[in-house]
Amino acid sequence: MTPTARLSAAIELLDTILSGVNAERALTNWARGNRYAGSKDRRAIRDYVFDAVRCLRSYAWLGGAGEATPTGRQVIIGALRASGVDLDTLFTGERFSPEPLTDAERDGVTLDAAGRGVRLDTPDWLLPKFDAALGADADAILAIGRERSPVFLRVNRRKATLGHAIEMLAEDNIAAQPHALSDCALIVTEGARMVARAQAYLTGAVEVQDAGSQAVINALPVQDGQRVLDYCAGGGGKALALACKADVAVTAHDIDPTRMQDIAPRASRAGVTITTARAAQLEDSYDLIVADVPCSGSGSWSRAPQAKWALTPERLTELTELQAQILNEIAPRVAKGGVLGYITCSLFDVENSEQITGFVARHPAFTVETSRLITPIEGADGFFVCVLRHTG
Ligand SMILES: C[S@@+](CC[C@H](N)C(=O)[O-])C[C@H]1O[C@@H](n2cnc3c(N)ncnc32)[C@H](O)[C@@H]1O
Repeated sequence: MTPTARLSAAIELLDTILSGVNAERALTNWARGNRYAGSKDRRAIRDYVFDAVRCLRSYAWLGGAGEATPTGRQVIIGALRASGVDLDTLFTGERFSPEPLTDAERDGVTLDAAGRGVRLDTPDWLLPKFDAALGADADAILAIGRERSPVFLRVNRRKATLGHAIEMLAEDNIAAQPHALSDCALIVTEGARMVARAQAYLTGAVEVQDAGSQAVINALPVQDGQRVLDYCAGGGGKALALACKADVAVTAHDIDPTRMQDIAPRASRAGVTITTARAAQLEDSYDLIVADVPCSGSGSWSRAPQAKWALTPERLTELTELQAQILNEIAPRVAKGGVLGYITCSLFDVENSEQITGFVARHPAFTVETSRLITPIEGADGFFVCVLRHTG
């Protein structure tokens, strides 16, 4: 595909996404219907689309849509204008290229008159929540959310040292270096797209996991011999990190067991055992219960940018109610002297500190041992982790 044909494809895809279709699904359907597109084309189009969704408000503004719902064409015009490209060289109207610019589209819009939410690509109603949680760092953190996230790996200490993992990755032309957020974390600096085919990955020496996600596991008091329950296990990212960290018996549970289908192959690659269980099969008590609860995801919106535009006040309330309900469900299963680890990938107080205040008021047998908010300023996704000890 020519560069301008890729632009036309991105415009078409953004129109589909702006009509409410999930971005991943739209990209998959598009690839199925356009088999002539090679892997480089698909990657370039994917980058256009995700960059545009991340910066939707500012690109829409720069594309001339103002505060109105934009078209895909306006968003791509805004994206190219933001990067300083000469638009007339791309919007030529030649075969497969977007139509030439109209006079109105050529009118150079800037962000000078745009509000803070437009400039920071954030819904206005969420700005006070970010300000309350992040204070003076709010704008810098929201600006990071406009950028692509790096790929991180967790070195599986059962299979490799950090140095050995770096060497193995280098043999497959992947460059990686240690990251300060976790002593097992590597940030991939070159060749990220080849990780899934690399020997280091296929042999379980490394697993893909955000460095912030690794740091929250490091904040938990994991010790050999513990019975550990990962109550909201999903694909098992945290469960795997727990099982690789110490000789613990990890049980994974999720309200939707189909979400756990990758856990067995991932655990086998990592050389660890994780038992999956339905609610009725759970033990009465565990030494450590991890609740990586469903949340707004506001700490990881640069990775999943559509979510920031989809969140509504009503949905946020539903999520906080569900978080409280999950905490209530698991509290009775924490052994006396044991720990409940509450985790979100949200930056909002209402899902983090306020959730903990409410929980401790309802369950006075628990005391807060530590709590930490990791923000994207530390170089990875934002997470909150709170260690609650059952001292009852
Ligand atoms: C943030 S995701 C978990 C991510 C996972 N821990 C990881 O590290 O890969 C939250 C998970 O909670 C599950 N969930 C939602 N409501 C639940 C409930 N009431 N009880 C248990 N799990 C629930 C969802 O299906 C989802 O997989």
